[in-house]
Amino acid sequence: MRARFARNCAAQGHEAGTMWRMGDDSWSHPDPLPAGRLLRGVGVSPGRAAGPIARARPQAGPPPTAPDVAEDRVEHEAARVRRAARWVAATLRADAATVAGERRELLEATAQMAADPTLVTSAQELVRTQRTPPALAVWQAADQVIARFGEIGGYLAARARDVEDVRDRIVAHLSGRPVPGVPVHDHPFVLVALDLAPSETALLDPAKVLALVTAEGGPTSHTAILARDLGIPAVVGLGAAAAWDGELSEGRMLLVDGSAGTVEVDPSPESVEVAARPSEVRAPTGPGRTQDGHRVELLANIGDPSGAAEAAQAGAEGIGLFRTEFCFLDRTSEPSVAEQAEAYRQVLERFPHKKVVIRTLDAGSDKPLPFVTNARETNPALGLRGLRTARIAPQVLENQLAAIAEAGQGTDAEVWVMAPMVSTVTEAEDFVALCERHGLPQAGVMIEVPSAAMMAGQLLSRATFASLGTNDLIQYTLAADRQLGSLADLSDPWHPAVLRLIEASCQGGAQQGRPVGVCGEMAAAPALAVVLVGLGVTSLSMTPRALGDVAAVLSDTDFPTCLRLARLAADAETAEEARMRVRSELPVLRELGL
Ligand SMILES: C=C(OP(=O)(O)O)C(=O)O
Ligand SMILES: [Mg+2]
Repeated sequence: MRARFARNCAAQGHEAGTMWRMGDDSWSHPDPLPAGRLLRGVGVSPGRAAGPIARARPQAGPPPTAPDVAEDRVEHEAARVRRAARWVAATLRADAATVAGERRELLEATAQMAADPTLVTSAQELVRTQRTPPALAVWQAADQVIARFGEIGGYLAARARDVEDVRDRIVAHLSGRPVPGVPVHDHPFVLVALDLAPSETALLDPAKVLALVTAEGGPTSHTAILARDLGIPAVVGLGAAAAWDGELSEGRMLLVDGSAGTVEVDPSPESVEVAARPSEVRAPTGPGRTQDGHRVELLANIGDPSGAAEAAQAGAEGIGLFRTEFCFLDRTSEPSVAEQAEAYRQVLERFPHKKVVIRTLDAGSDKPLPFVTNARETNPALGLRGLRTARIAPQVLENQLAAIAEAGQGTDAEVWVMAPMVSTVTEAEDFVALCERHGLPQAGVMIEVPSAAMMAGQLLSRATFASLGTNDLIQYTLAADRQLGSLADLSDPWHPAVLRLIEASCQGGAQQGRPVGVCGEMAAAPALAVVLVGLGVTSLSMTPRALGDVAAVLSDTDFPTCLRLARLAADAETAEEARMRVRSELPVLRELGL
């Protein structure tokens, strides 16, 4: 088996191509696949890789009902609970030994929790006194332990997630079900999942995970964004990935093309070899500008301090979006001001005399931060997320601004701060005033909802800059959940309604003489970058890997062409028409293989 892995596992880095291309056969494939069969999903992170499938197991929920334990079986079942917990602890320790970094620490901490007698003793008690079936006893005992930890608070409350993880593993073992979560292997693999949480994606090890394929998720889902940041080729919205024992089953060879949005089952050795050929990431050659010298800042998006070095190396002129919540996704209690300041300082120090835009925590929706958000909201994308969390946790925002101000002292970077999900003038005004109180004069707003786009002029009479969060702007304009694979075709950045809202935002910026950038994923698509510049956008912020391609296309296109193509696209009736109109006028895309 290992020899086969060694022969077949192949990965390569970036290869540019058209993304957001929706396939025609993504949703159901009832028949077993013939070898070499090609399936289409949505390519969200470029590059090709081939390897054996390892499936992430979904959470199974409470155990199925079972009869009460017979009196003469009580001790036997109680002993099974202890054995299952020991097995889980040993498996976690063994898994931890095969990985490194944060993932190792996480697995070791969970192993310790599994070895702790608290949960087992409570579950055994239920088996003995209530004759509760063992799996259910573990489930109920975990609820009690979590409630007790919550009452005690502090460190123990923060470990509720570990208890849940251990609970799920023990219950799975007792019920003969697969253990949930991302699998751990000592060989590289292609990860296939229904979907992944952002916190799971952030912990993927690019040395092990050759590529990622999910049934759910759209092109602007945070899973997609994180895969791109990690340089892991990814295809989302591939319906065939949903079935556990279906076409994409454990161990089968898969070739993933994240640029084309395709996966090939049982690819030929020749295709695997082609996938293994390395390809270059194009690097920008200086500040961004069009062919005739119209200046467009090219900035990088990062999710944690370690991304700053890569961004600087890739030639970013600064940071256009630091998603600070990505630093704290697995945290159940608020990081201290000192800890936050240290994280922000690491980024600022990498960019002396350059702009670094730090976004305040965008907690909520698919990025829950338990110390801020309420996991039980019924409609979280329309709920308390982004700046709105200051309504329930104002001190968290105060603390973060204090940490940013502290980090800024002693560095030469230009510190810019912006708030996510601003939807009213009052919110903008309050945020700017708060930043001023913390000594942060560059205070901006993200334009992510149509109300902000339509009121951009008024917002920018308060804020000093705006950054278009087009991932959310698309979601809220088309009313299409960015997480939902089945609506991925609606999440189209070429939609003229989206382009017209961007145009309105830029007009608001121009009225006030304020810069308006884009930091959503569409800034990374070279043809769209041309359109955005023509619509009036002054900076583009993207994954560092995309900087070279965007710079190359802009430097080949003059500003009047940007203006003309922007008009053509915004005046189109459909996304497809806009895309076709623009692409057919940019031969450079074909020349550069984009
Ligand atoms: C940049 C954005 O923010 P996020 O993707 O983190 O929601 C956006 O919505 O475009
Ligand atoms: Mg957003």
